[in-house]
Amino acid sequence: MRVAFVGKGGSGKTTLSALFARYTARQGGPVVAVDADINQHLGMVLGVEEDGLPRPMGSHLAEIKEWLRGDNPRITSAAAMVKTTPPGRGSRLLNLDPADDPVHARFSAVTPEGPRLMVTGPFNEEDLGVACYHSKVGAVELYLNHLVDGHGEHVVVDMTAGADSFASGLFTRFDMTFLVAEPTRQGVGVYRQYREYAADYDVPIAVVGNKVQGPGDVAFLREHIGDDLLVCLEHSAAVRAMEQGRPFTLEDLEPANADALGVLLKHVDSQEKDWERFGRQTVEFHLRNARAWANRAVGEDLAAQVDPDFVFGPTRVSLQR
Ligand SMILES: Nc1ncnc2c1ncn2[C@@H]1O[C@H](COP(=O)(O)OP(=O)(O)OP(=O)(O)O)[C@@H](O)[C@H]1O
Repeated sequence: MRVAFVGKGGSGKTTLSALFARYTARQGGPVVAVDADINQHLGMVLGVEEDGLPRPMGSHLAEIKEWLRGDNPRITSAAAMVKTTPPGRGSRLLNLDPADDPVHARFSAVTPEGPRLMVTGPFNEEDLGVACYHSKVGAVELYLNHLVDGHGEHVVVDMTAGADSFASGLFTRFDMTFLVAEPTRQGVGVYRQYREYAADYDVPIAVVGNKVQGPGDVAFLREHIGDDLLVCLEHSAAVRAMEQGRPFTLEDLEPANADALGVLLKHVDSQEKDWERFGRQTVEFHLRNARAWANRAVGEDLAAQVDPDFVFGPTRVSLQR
């Protein structure tokens, strides 16, 4: 399953992405945590030192593309397969086994409590123009387009704050998006904004209250968010101590907060994966590529004369578990 954490700047997206990834890894099954936030702190909260960070995907887009475009689709995972026969050059698919594909092997690092970490890499001043921001986050989108996540496998993406996170197609790529909201007017304001986008694109969301300090805060969130409020995490002394540089493992987390992470995981895993939608997105992605290859190979004029059903009709995608 693919899970994103979004929300207002400073609401706790990075902290909750890291805690959720650690908690999920502890239950078994592979977990990849992806830092797609302009403020690249996910590695730190996962306990990775600066020199242990993986190679940044955002500045190696060409290398990732090159590998994904490989000529012979080679799908080796027995657990999760999509078979597709796009005409022209092949298009490789990824699974979460780093032994199986160079993208995970080259662009992820193991973190102390189990999740593998992938990062877009730091955003410089000149990156923050819209085009550059998207070219870095585009590496993550490309990765998710090619990834087939199997049963019991999780990808957790720490998204950037505010509207930038809905400005690329990336936000439509998740089975569940958790919107992190502090019990403040601004926090619930971002929820209202995101709810509109999510409804337009049929994106499943649930709200996670964060840093709540008592029943009044929970009541405030419930009043403004209603049934979309899934669970709340309390303001955490353990998280604060971690921020101050103390060693931290999940055992240090307050039991109520650990229980809340359990609620999140249960919610994710209870979502029947929308295979039809996932399959449709995968087919559309490969057809788009196939059209681009056809245009390049024979020229747009000639390619436009061909009945797409004739060319693409035989493409069959079967999703097997
Ligand atoms: N439940 C919590 N209890 C205590 N402190 C918290 C909690 N959640 C987050 N924090 C603290 O709030 C601050 C902001 O958290 P975090 O960096 O995770 O937010 P963010 O939404 O990812 O921010 P940004 O938009 O800058 O990426 C951090 O100092 C973090 O330690």
